[in-house]
Amino acid sequence: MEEEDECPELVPIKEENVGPTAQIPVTIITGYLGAGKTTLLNYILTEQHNKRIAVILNEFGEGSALEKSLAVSQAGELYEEWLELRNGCLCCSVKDNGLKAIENLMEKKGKFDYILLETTGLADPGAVASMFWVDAELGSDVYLDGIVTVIDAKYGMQHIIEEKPEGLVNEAARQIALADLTIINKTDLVNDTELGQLRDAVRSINGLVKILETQKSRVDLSQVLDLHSFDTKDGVRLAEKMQLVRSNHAHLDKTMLTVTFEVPGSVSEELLNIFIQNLLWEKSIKNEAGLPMTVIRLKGIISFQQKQKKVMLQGVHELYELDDTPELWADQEPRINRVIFIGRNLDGEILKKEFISAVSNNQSLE
Ligand SMILES: Nc1nc2c(ncn2[C@@H]2O[C@H](COP(=O)(O)OP(=O)(O)OP(=O)(O)O)[C@@H](O)[C@H]2O)c(=O)[nH]1
Ligand SMILES: [Zn+2]
Repeated sequence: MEEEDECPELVPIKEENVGPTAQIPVTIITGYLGAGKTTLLNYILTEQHNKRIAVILNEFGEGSALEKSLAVSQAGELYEEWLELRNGCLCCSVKDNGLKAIENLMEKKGKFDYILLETTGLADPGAVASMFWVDAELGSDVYLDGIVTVIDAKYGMQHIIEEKPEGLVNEAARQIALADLTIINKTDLVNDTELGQLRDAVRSINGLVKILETQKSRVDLSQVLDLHSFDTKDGVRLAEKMQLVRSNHAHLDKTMLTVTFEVPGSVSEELLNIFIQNLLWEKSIKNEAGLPMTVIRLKGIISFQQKQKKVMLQGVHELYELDDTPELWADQEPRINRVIFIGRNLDGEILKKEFISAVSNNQSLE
């Protein structure tokens, strides 16, 4: 696995004004090899629900050919067809063919209400997420609802702390870092102490993520589907959740973790964009050891100068967007920027200082 994904283009996303009602949610289901992703999909497909769900499985077949299975669950029936995909960069193959596959499927079977996409255990869900988040052609039909990471209760810890050779990413940790929801599965195989340790490890990587615990991936569907993790509708809840998040400090340079800060005042939109681009694209913000901070997930609520609405900041890898939420800053409400960064080589104190010096134009922040 290469550390850098070459596919995503470095452009901020401008969201078209399309009503979410018309769009089909996509939930990305990721997790390390054997964690219980397929078990989860099967469970969702067979559970009672009123949705017509399309499932896309991304698996490596024999040899290097990538195969994709498509199934539509409708009234208990399971349609399935296989699509052969070309070889090549996983992210590009999945991108081109994944979208085409969905279009084909919709043409053949008509529209459905929900798409579940299982990535291979070693895939970078960030690349897959980016394609749904960004795609202009399908943008009016599909939106990214959330990233769900299934974790093996017994072997998850081992995967998270595994040391990777220089330049390689720990995929298990990255999948947790990117997640909106984690499901710790196979709890039958561990005791309470082990489970608690794993929960703490997950929490220290991703301070925002919701954690469920299951056996055989049996979850309450309402906790998994329709999360709206990337919508501005989530803005109010996000602001509340962020207040509970605490910064972590790395034990090792490579540790994936969450840092957060609050900065009172209102910032310049232009300067904030430059700050984010320096951080995400130029990677010019470094920690004490001189290593570039690598952010793979970013969330925030921002107060812009001369703007009444609260603005939501979202980022996945190099992609980010700034969108107005429906919420206004109330007259008496103190204006505070709250940002959460998840990634590697992060230092919350340094990031905060860099943020303040970057976004305050000649006036003070207040
Ligand atoms: N003991 C136990 N086994 C489980 C549980 N959930 C799933 N399994 C088993 O774990 C194995 C892997 O489950 P899958 O759902 O195929 O895992 P996956 O993440 O889709 O695996 P890959 O696609 O190969 O990465 C299967 O044999 C499951 O029956 C659980 O809660 N407890
Ligand atoms: Zn599977």
